[in-house]
Amino acid sequence: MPEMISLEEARSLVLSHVEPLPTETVPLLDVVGRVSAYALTSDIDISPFAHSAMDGYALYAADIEQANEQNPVQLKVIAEVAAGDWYDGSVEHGECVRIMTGAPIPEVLDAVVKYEIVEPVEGDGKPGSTVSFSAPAKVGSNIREAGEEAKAGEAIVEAGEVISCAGIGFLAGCGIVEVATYERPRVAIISIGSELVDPTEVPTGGKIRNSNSFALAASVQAAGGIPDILPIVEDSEDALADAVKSACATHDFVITSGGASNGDFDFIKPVVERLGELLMTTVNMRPGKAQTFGIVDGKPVFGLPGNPAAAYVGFEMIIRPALRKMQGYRYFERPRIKARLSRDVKKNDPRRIFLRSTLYKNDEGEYIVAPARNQSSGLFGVIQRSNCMAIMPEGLESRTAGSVVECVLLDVAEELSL
Ligand SMILES: Nc1nc2c(c(=O)[nH]1)N[C@H]1C(S)=C(S)[C@@H](COP(=O)(O)OP(=O)(O)OC[C@H]3O[C@@H](n4cnc5c(N)ncnc54)[C@H](O)[C@@H]3O)O[C@H]1N2
Ligand code: MOO
Repeated sequence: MPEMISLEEARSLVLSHVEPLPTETVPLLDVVGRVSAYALTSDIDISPFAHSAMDGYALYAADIEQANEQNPVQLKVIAEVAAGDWYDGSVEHGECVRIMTGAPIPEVLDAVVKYEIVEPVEGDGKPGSTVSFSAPAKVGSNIREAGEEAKAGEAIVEAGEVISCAGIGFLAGCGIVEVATYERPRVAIISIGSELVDPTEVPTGGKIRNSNSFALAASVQAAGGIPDILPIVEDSEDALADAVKSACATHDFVITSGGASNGDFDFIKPVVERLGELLMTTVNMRPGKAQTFGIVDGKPVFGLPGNPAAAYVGFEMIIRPALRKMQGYRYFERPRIKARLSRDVKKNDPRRIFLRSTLYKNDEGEYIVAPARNQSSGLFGVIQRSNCMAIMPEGLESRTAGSVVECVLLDVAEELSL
């Protein structure tokens, strides 16, 4: 096993050890944002019948072919058809049918003219009236054809497609009320450290609150998984081994944080080695060099570093893609944008550095990225106030203000509008 590997190697290694989970069938609303495991078909044509796109008059386009301002054409209104009605009477040339948006087009007619450009000559425009047209209409105008959106029996969604909110409506229209998708991974989260206490406690005497478990649980949830925060484990190799082993029996993925480095009380590496197969220990990135990965009892176990920002970035860049693969997603990259640095950035660590930063547009509409002043890997607050991570590639080349760098967009709310 090489000592230090690249982020790409780490990600491929972890992805090669996870597969999509078994499928489960869930009610329609529960599949939003998730992957359809199979192709889906509609039971009927959508829409099932040709219908009007406007409130107006359905007619034979040929009847008003010669109509113009000087020589308007008058037609007799013989019926009215509303959405939900079905008109199956006959219509002669010289006649038209008053029709509402969404109402089925009487079969023989081939155009609809909207109210606004039709003048009543006799009556109020309802059946029995005569109305006048002063322009021709194209065959098919304002008619939505049957089966325009979907044909009965044809695939409307491919296997592997992610269902959006609009997709939920599309499926509902096709009579699909439940969908087979991949199970959400159940993810155990174990924070390691004798210094840690629960957030409900006020820490004293060298203790700190366990914040990583909560950030990681939120990140698991945002990635579509089901987080399970397990009890804090003290810095003891045996206690950690017991916790990891039992988590592997009940979860699809196990994440630990802390104890990943080479200190006297850092036990995740020896524990994975003892219980299973240790596949990775160090990744060429900052924050988050100490990233442990291995397989225990057939389950992926990932040991994140204890420093909050290091745990967060390790999760974002390596674990999140794995959790997505387990749910059948095919794309794992967060969107990236190129932006100009707002200030000089000195590079005195050869690792690839992810600078927690704020991306914005200047008055000229160019993207500018402002790296936070404090890049300590002990801080969550800086990430709370960031909307991206600017990437400084491997090596020692410093960058000056104005140089272009690539930025990974984080899960940004509209408030941090780009
Ligand atoms: N001699 C060296 N020491 C360290 C190195 C190194 O290369 N040589 N690397 C440093 C870096 S960088 C990191 S990152 C950490 C990673 O080490 P660990 O994974 O063993 O992290 P811990 O020592 O357990 O904790 C580090 C830091 O984070 C706090 N922490 C831990 N867990 C939590 C939690 N659940 N919630 C909030 N904060 C947590 C912990 O108290 C420490 O302050 O190693 C460096 N050392
Ligand atoms: O691995 Mo550390 O992340 O640079 O704090």
